[in-house]
Amino acid sequence: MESKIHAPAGGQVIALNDSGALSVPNNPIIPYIEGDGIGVDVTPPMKAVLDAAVAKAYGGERQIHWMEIYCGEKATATYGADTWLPEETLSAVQEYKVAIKGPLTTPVGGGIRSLNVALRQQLDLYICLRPVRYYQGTPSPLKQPELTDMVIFRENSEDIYAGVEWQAGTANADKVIRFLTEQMGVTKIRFEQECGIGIKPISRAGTERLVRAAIQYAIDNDRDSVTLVHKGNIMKFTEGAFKDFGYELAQREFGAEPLDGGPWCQLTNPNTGKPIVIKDVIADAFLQQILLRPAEYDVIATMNLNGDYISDALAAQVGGIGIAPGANIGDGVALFEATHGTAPKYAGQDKVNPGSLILSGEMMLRHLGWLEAADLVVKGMEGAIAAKTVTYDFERLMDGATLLSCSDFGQAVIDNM
Ligand SMILES: NC(=O)C1=CN([C@@H]2O[C@H](COP(=O)(O)OP(=O)(O)OC[C@H]3O[C@@H](n4cnc5c(N)ncnc54)[C@H](OP(=O)(O)O)[C@@H]3O)[C@@H](O)[C@H]2O)C=CC1
Ligand SMILES: O=C(O)CCC(=O)C(=O)O
Ligand SMILES: [Mg+2]
Repeated sequence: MESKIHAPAGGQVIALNDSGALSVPNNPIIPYIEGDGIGVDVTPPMKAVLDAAVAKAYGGERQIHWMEIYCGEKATATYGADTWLPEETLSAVQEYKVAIKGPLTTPVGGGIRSLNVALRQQLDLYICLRPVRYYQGTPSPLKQPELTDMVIFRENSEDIYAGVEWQAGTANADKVIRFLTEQMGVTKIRFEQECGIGIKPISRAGTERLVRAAIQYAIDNDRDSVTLVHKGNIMKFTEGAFKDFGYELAQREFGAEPLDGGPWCQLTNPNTGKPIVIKDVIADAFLQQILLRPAEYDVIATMNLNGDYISDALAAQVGGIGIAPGANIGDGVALFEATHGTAPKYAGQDKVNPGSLILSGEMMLRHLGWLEAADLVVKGMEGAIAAKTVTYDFERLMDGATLLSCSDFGQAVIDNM
């Protein structure tokens, strides 16, 4: 197949040094996927804000060289009707090591399976990292939204989310059901006919690499606790095993000691000498407590589906998914992405909040080690929100706010840097 990706002249590939850390040139090539739906709205302001922040921070010494790669509807328009995720898109993310994407459509029920999940699985981006913090002035349903300050580590490769499932009424679904009832002694499938079946894989290896990253993040960023969120009282060998694997890892690799006989345990941060508590909470109780006692939670480690629900619930506490950023991270490769979807009813209207993708870009700048530029993006966001110059999602909840379009909000962020 003819290549549709054109590496920009003057840009360089990010390398990995001997210790596996990124070696970032002043002119890195960053691949981006525009995204479906509102991708066309939020991607240009994200690029403009990052370019402005880098220019201001480094006076022209550093510059991102953007390179478009394709996935979703734009891939079908570029490569042909059935090509949703071209092989060269996967290779580009792998080769260039740091990339960013807009949202991609997943039809409910039939049709293509999630391209977002496919990207995470095929590139083994096993951490979905979603920090949740409050920006002063953001409209929130909470009385004290500033108490919500959490960092979600969502396992990205396993769980019921991995897509191992069979449709009701198919020969394969019947075959799995017959195996379960005839060979495994299962008597708990209430309706064996016309029954869809899904499988929930949760492994020790998959849990350990996620929880290890969460604890290391807590150490590196001086956080107080890591909470394992699960429904292990019901799903004992999957969600319950996640909890057990997590505690075991904390004790074995980080020297955590049981508190009051366990299962909670505590380790000492080698950088600060301060304690970090490793604890767990059952998922339904957690969803109540993040509203009632958010200050008790800090770093969160959880499985794929719980992490999906928790991301949007926590985002709502601090302004909504319009400003909730995220990243999919593997060993040596990272793909930054907004938490929200394609919001098709707003597509192409220059209306929605580009804050989620802009702040995903801010995470990307930090990942590159370009901290001064990242700080400018935060300053610009804080300034635009404090001045009440905001998009429709905030404006409808704020008194005396000025309604801006998506692109004008991007400009407001730049003006406030
Ligand atoms: N990572 C990804 O690429 C993701 C993709 N998706 C996919 O996106 C499609 C649509 O999913 P859906 O469930 O509707 O979820 P969406 O996140 O696309 O939209 C739900 C609602 O959230 C609000 N919203 C979303 N984005 C913004 C924004 N940038 N600014 C302001 N408000 C925003 C809007 O609320 P309101 O109506 O109140 O204005 C919108 O109607 C599906 O195909 C889904 O699979 C979903 C999630 C993540
Ligand atoms: O892939 C999708 O369509 C949805 C993904 C999603 O909601 C998420 O990762 O938060
Ligand atoms: Mg989601």
